[in-house]
Amino acid sequence: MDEREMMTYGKGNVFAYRTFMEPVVASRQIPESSFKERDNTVFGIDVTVEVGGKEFLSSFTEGDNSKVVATDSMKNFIQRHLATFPGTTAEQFVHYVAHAFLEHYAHIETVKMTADLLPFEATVTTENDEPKISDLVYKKSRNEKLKASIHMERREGAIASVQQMSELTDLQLIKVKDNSFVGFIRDEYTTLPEDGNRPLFIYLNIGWTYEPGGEEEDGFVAHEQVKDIASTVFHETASPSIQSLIYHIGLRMLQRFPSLKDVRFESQNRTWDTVVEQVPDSEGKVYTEPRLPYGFQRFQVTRADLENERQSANIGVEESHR
Ligand SMILES: O=c1[nH]c(=O)c2[nH]c(=O)[nH]c2[nH]1
Repeated sequence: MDEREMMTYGKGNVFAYRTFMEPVVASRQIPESSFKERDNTVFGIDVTVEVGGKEFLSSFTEGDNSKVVATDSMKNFIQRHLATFPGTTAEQFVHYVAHAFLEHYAHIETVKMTADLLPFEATVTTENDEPKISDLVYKKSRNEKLKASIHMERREGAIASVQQMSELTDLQLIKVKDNSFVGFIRDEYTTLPEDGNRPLFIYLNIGWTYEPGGEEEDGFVAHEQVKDIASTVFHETASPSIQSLIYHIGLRMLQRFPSLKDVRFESQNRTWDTVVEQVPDSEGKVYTEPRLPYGFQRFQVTRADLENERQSANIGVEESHR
């Protein structure tokens, strides 16, 4: 048995676009989001595939290419499978193609596949002198990224899903007031003043995994709904810290979507530095980009957290107000 931990190869930046796919429809309506469907007139993805298996050892150690699927062929495999893909989401696509890889190449043992969705947003045109949404022209979004990834393996002859994750990354949110950061340790290293009302600019990566089978049909969580939950909870919460804020975003996601198993956060504090404290006749201030370094948090929120909160009645109280 080979002891090494790393032996894979693959292809990155496999771009594929398909036009006129069926839309992604929200599995449920939630109070935080007006999201109903994602128009898939242009479905664009940037895929990374990484395959592994002991049969590949000789390609590294002996220059034997007899078992090598050229990464160029992997690219073709992914792109051509977009034509036959029967689903609508990036989550379904990575599952479909990773499974097909393992079916087609019997010596491949593991496949990791990630798809970054390239969102194309609505634009406006005119009909009878009135503005209306175009069904022909779309704007490629430069904002947050929508991702889906899967890790599949061959196990005793069957193809099994080992790990699956959806992600919304590079979400950048500013709340202009009503955030505090006080009560932290004050010692000989502390120079940061307490702040009872700071603006808070955060970068967020939010990842979520489903309970087994949860992503199917009625359990699917659209990235747009996650984005809207994040901004809603930020708006509603007078946050004492980013740590507390992301915990509450995670709780809300688990509360709204029973299909989710857990939620993972990577946050960064990118709060602007103040340049002018007092703008005349205004509560506004002038800020500039913060100086490095930046602070970050990484935290996973689980169903057990939601259960604890329910038992201490916090969530129950919240729910009765909705
Ligand atoms: O929300 C915050 N959490 C921290 O842990 C921290 N540390 C810091 O200097 N500023 C902040 N802000």
